Amino acid sequence: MNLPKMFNSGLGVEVVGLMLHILSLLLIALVTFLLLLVIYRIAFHPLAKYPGPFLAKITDWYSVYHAWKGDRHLEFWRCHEKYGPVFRFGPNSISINSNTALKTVYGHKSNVKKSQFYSVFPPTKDTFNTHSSIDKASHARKRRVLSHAFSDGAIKSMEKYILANVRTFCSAIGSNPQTLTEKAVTKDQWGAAQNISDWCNYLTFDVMGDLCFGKAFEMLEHHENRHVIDLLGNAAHMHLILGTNPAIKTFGLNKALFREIYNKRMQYMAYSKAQAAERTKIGLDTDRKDFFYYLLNARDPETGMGFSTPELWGESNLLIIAGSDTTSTALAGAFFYLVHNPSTLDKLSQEITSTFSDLEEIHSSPTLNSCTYLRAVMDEAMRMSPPVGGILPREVLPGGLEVDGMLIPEGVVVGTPHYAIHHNPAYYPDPFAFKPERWIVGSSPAVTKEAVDLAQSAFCPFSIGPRGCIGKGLAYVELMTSLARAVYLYEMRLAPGITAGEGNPSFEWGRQRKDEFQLRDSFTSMKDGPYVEFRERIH
Ligand code: HEM
Repeated sequence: MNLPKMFNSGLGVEVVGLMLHILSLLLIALVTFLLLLVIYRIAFHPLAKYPGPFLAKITDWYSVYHAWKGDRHLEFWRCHEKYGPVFRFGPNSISINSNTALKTVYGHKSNVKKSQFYSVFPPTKDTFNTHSSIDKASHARKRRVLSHAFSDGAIKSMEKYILANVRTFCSAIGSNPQTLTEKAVTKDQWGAAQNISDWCNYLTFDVMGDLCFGKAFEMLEHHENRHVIDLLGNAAHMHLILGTNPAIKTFGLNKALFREIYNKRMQYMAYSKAQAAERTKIGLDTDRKDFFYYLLNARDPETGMGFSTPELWGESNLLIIAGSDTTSTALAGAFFYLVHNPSTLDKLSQEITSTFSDLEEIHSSPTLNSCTYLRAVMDEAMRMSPPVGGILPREVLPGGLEVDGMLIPEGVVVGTPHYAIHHNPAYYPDPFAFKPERWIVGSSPAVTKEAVDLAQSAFCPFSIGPRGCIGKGLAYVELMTSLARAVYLYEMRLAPGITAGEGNPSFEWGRQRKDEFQLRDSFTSMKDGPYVEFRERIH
């Protein structure tokens, strides 16, 4: 058939007219469908009675926007201020800002599972890991196997790798590029300003490289591998964006809309796969007792099954993200709050220098654990700037879930956002003030046992319950050792005239507090600064 001829004919005009007619009918159907959907979501949805931003009630793109922008943790806080303890953050999702909700939703007997948010995390279908598994039975098996790598004995045997990296970290922050000699700073000389977020990233990545792949990434000493931090940050960011609206991935929109973030995530996946393959080759033929050693060896006591090769990649992938980015945020946060609060720094320095008389005494031990002020500084830093600041979404299972007197129906997504509850004045009086004392009973007449118990009941940087952080013990070993050693070795101060990591009133809503360590929520966190100068401490 000669097409141009056909379109010149009356028949051609009719066909085009028919097609236009069908298209307009489809368009009308689509608009009507969307309109009805909006009316349903606003007026008739089981969550219609809950307040929230109009856009959030009708579409998950509201969450996608804040996930992309990196202020989702602040937005949760703002909405709870505006709408009260319960608000709707998506058509099918509600956020509850209370310690009772925290316990009910995340506790051991809760009638929930992880939501579809987590379905976008694994790079392939067979690499669901302990963190991204939605199915409860599958998670339980993986967690049982993984727990071998986190036993007290395993952590003890890995401590030497942590300590080696902490030593390098301490000498790096004290080196003095200003004099171009790399000589350690001396007692009467302040060193050059150091970007603490960068150094904390290098430290925690090197530790995880050592523990997962049998070799540090050597970021503390060399530049070559430092770009991986950016790749990993983008991988986490991609997961957050897609998780808030998994339909984006289903329709392949992620490549078009978030090209750069998508590409960097792919590069990270390729990198981690290569590292896992290299470590798998070494197998058990090594005297290194790292995560891989335990993962290769471990068998589920109930089924006798270990991890398959894709599962091993999935787990190592997870451990790098879960163990590095989070721990570096917590440590950088502690440095930030110490240099912004000199009296707290003095008090901590007194505790450390009066407890230890030699640097090498500082390692995981009952003596380190007896440093209550050190622990309070770490916890207060994680309260103020939680490394995972947003919400961990859970889907209610058949039978519903009763929370704070509300019956939440099956299928609804529910959670308690960390940054918001950590700044809830019902649990933390003066919530934006950095006060380690609030964690120590008797530090002032107001800090009673009841007050500390109340603060503890809402404290959740590691989440709680069966899906809570398996690496919490390991993280505290790394955090307490690193901070105590840095304080033992150096005096420190905020570098004059350089701002990073602080708020800026003219810059962005919610970031106006200059003495708050500001994070970009990427499910974990992106951060910068503070710039700190160090000087050798005279003992
Ligand atoms: C300050 C440091 C850390 C913080 C704040 C932190 C925080 C968290 C949070 C909030 C979760 C729950 C995530 C969710 O429900 O989606 C989690 C889970 C997890 N974390 Fe951590 N984490 C830290 C360090 C570590 C370390 C050092 C490791 C391992 C080396 C680790 C491994 C894991 C794993 C495997 C899970 C998944 C647990 C499960 O689902 O059963 N984390 N972490």
